Order: sequence, then structure tokens, then C-alpha cells
Amino acid sequence: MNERIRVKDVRLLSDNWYVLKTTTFEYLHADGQWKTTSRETYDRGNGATILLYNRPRRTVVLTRQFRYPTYVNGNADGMLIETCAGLLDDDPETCIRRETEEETGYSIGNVRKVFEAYMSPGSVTEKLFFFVGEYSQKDRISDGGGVDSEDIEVLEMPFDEALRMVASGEIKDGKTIMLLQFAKTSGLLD
Ligand SMILES: Nc1nc2c(ncn2[C@@H]2O[C@H](COP(=O)(O)OP(=O)(O)O[C@H]3O[C@H](CO)[C@@H](O)[C@H](O)[C@@H]3O)[C@@H](O)[C@H]2O)c(=O)[nH]1
Ligand SMILES: [Mg+2]
Repeated sequence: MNERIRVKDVRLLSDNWYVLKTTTFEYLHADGQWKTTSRETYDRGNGATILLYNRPRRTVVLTRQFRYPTYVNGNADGMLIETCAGLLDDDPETCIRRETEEETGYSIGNVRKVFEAYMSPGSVTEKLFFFVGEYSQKDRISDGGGVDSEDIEVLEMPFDEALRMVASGEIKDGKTIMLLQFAKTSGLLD
């Protein structure tokens, strides 16, 4: 509850797949004046993502899939390398375990939440929960690939190669860069 905000009007613009609204509110500025502002919010729920890593082999498991919104904004073939991720329909840990199995085929033991972040706070309501989890070859129970219309490629690669791909721009997904940098700065694979 923030007493500097008075919501005046909420209008639904679209609820085709996720929910887009525009809200008019008054906000009490630092100078003591109430000013009227309108903001659109795109609500697609919250999400979770995980960096799967193997310490002895110093490898990580990432995914690769077609992301249409990137295709219309400068990503030539629309393919994106990402950490495994999914939208939440349960608590974040339960969801990320299920998503890991569906997308990568790994059924992993311990997972650890490392941080939470709003990824696009000017317009998208989503909060993303970030996990890390160690995988091993014996945890692989299927090929992964996703469900329904998903067509997800599973990539296992050396951690140093993934870091190199961040530097070269071959990896250009925010959550993926954040988790790889976390792994580097925290010495997760050392
Ligand atoms: N028909 C239809 N289907 C959609 C649409 N948008 C998404 N879907 C379907 O909804 C499902 C979402 O898959 P998830 O694996 O649960 O989510 P995600 O798209 O991988 O999202 C994850 O990554 C995002 C990007 O970084 C994150 O924003 C999100 O929080 C999550 O972590 C997929 O089957 C996708 O095809 C749409 O506009 N229309
Ligand atoms: Mg996904």
C-alpha cells in the first residue's frame, strides 16, 4: 500500500492471451504535487528460470528456441539461447523443476533460489525467480524439447564457452546473462 498513489481508472485493452491494461492514477511527487499519469501494464504472470550446471565437468545446460518478439526487433533468425524458464502456475520451485524436465529432460535434485528480479518494470508486471541447480548425466530422463507447440533444443556446453558467447553477443537474453554472471562472480563452478 502506497499512500502516494490514487488509482482513478483501470481499462482493459486486451486479454487475448495475457492481459494488457491501461491505468490512470495520481501520484504524489517529491515536490508535494499530485500529478495524473497513465501507464500500460502487460501482465503475463510471474516466471522462473534456472541455470543447470555440472561442477566436475564445468558445463551448463541451456536451451535454444524461436522467440518471435525478438525476430521483429533485430534478431535476424529469431533464435535465442536461454536458461530453461517457464511461467508460474504453482510455487516457483515446483514450477522450475517441472519446466526443467519438460524443456531439458533433466530431473534434478537440489535447486537453490539465488534472487528475484523485475525484468522490464516500465511496462511488464512480471517478476522472475532465479534458480541454480546441479545436474548430472544420470538425471537425464528424456530428450526434453518442451510440450505442445514448443520446439526447444537442449544445448550442453562448457561454462567458459557460454561466457564467451555473452561477450560475443551470441547470447543476448537478459535472464541468461544474469545467471551466467552470477555463476562467474559467485564461483559456482569452481
Ligand atoms: N497461443 C499462444 N501461445 C502463447 C503465447 N505466448 C506464449 N504462449 C505459449 O505459452 C507457453 C509459455 O511457455 P513457458 O515455458 O511457460 O514460458 P516461456 O515463454 O518460456 O517464458 C519464460 O521465459 C520468458 C522469457 O525470458 C520469461 O519472461 C518468463 O517469465 C518465463 O521465464 C508456450 O507454450 C508458448 O507457446 C501467445 O501469445 N499465444
Ligand atoms: Mg519456457
